[in-house]
Amino acid sequence: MTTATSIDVHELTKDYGSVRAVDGLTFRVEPGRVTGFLGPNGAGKSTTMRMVLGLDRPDSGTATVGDRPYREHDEPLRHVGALLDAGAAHGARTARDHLLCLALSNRLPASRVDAVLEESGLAAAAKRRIRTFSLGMRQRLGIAAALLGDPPVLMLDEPANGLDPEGIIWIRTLMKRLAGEGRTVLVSSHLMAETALTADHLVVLGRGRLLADMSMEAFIREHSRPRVRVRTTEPERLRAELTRTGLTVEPDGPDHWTVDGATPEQVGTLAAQHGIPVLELVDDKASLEQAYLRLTADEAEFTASAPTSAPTSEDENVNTTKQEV
Ligand SMILES: Nc1ncnc2c1ncn2[C@@H]1O[C@H](COP(=O)(O)OP(=O)(O)OP(=O)(O)O)[C@@H](O)[C@H]1O
Repeated sequence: MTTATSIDVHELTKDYGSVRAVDGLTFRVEPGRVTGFLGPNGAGKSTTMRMVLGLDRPDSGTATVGDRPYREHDEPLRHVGALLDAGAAHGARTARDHLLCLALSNRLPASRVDAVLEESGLAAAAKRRIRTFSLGMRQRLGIAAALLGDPPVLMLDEPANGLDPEGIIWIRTLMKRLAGEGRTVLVSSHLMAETALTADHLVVLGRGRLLADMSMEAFIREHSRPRVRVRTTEPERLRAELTRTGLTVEPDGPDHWTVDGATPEQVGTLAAQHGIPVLELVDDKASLEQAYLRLTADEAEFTASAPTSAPTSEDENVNTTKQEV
């Protein structure tokens, strides 16, 4: 059932010339949780968000916020706050003037401008021209604009882009708080470790199609193999027993084995049956990044020509540069 603040995408399709950017997409973003919007470059995330905001017209299907298309909301900033292209602000204006213009056109009080400048950490830079802003400051300004109408629905396209570590913690905390207040929060990101810390639910696209729409926990469980680390006083005997049951066992430090495709229950029970003392038994849960790469391995349109093995580094303090087309 559509709620007053859900985002509903139904059979949405969009072609750009011969490129099908979005292909029969159906999903709902529910209030009260942070929904991560994931997918390889060119998967259709931004196009979908633009269609939800009425900035692009679908070839077929519908995108609504609450019970109606975005354009049919009076004073839309009071309903939906969006960050799509942080570079879109007029460079000659000051941050405060930029927000004031937005506020006036949506009949919002000027007090909201000061509130969001404060919230986004830009109060001290309020009188500076936007053209002098760094990437991270522009990003903060874009987020401030999204918050201006105190909206029940937020759509943020790569909000952590360009933010410093303090900024990343700020946006993470902010999104959780907004969802905790019962708002609908849809956030696209390529930062898997950050998404793992922020999102409760995931919508994953590949080549314009829906690949997954499920809780974070279910996504990781469904798209990874179980793995267990075990330490014992009798490593050779345990390895022999595990191998006999068809499991793959790899050494992982002194007296440690990693057992692929096994649960702690399986390994613990087997060890007990053979009277092998277990000193440590750890459920080696897959990361979101591993699960995501597994699901999208065949869906990435743009991949490096000589890929190394799948990266598992969670070092994500990298600025991803978004190219608006
Ligand atoms: N204005 C446009 N004109 C032509 N093609 C477009 C336009 N906008 C998007 N596309 C194409 O549509 C497809 C989806 O692009 P989109 O920007 O929605 O993907 P995305 O998932 O947001 O990607 P990224 O993660 O790189 O931001 C891509 O093939 C892209 O080249």
